[in-house]
Amino acid sequence: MTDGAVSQPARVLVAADKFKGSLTAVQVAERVTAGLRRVVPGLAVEALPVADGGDGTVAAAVATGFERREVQVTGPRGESLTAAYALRDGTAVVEMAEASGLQHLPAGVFAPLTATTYGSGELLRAALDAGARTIVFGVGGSATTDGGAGMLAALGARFLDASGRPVPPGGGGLRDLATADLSGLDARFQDVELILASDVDNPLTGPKGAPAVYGPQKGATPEDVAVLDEALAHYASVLGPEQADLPGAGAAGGLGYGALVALGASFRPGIEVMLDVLGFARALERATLVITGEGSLDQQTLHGKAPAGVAAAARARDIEVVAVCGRLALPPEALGHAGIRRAYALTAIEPDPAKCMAEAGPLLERAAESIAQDFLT
Ligand SMILES: Nc1ncnc2c1ncn2[C@@H]1O[C@H](COP(=O)(O)OP(=O)(O)OP(=O)(O)O)[C@@H](O)[C@H]1O
Ligand SMILES: O=C(O)[C@H](O)CO
Repeated sequence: MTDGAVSQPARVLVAADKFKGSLTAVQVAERVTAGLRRVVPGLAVEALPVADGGDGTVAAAVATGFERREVQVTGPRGESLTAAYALRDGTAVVEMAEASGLQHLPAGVFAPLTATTYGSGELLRAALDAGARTIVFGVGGSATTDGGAGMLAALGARFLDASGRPVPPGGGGLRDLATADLSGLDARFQDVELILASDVDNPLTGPKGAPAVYGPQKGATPEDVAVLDEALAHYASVLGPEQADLPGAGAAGGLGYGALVALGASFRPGIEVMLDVLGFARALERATLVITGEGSLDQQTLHGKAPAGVAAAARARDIEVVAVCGRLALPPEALGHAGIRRAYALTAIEPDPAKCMAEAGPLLERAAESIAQDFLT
């Protein structure tokens, strides 16, 4: 029965991230809405799929009314692929993972030393060509550790070895860097606001740097990590060592650094930027209950992930927040600190993890029915 009934008439805002591997953020919102309405027919529900700058960021922007634009770009291994960015009223949302994300590598295939961000630069150029005056550059979920050198090369920079030849693509190639010529960089960046919307605030190199922390998820062995760390430190000694310790420099394999040092970008936590871009504050004004969530509610969630950002913003306005997730790895106290009253995990309904992934949609509807019973009846 009711344990936290919200003031009537109830109006629910579903502002959840994707369940990576099973449901997009749009699907999460649809399933939650369906489950809620089975218990409370006609319930007012607003869907605002959210993202934190990592993969799914363009999809969230498009779901809130941005126009989806497609471009042919270079993938992390040099292949051609179709990537999208989002555009509305002179603001572009560009997601580096669309061009250079891990999802573009075949299962089990990695390219830790050679994967390039060239396609991310091509995406930025397409946004400029379309007339963007503000670019929200969502970074994270990358397959790359090249310090953004590929991106800068696509935008007109030249990275040469001692004999004047371009260095090979990828972070490994930066060991051979002798000269960086940024004079040909696209001049339009001087007049455009470029906001680095990052899911992490790591520095470029060192024990908390991009290679050490995120290299392994891109297939880097300990030896590769050492090579990449040295290569990126060398790259920064050529381009500008001061920016290497700025928050966000280590995002997306150091692409954050490239954007900060050469494109005049400013760093902001991804979820904060995205909540602004998506019009979250306005949607919140109309809500009496917020439902947030993501695939795995865990320690990472507390460090600036979408549900933590949503909950903080909603609690600041005294609005009750509950969460849905695939798996829950946080105790109730930690949820409470994050402003989340209760979390509903699919694994609490279906203990078999494989079934939980395969039947995520119907299970999420059942979780939402429980939320409706607990908070809306
Ligand atoms: N239907 C599901 N049932 C159970 N667990 C799920 C389900 N869907 C996703 N997960 C879990 O969530 C994990 C993905 O977590 P999540 O969606 O929070 O993304 P993430 O890896 O934290 O990345 P990001 O930073 O992009 O959000 C999966 O690896 C899996 O363990
Ligand atoms: O892409 C990456 O390296 C991680 O998502 C951190 O930004």
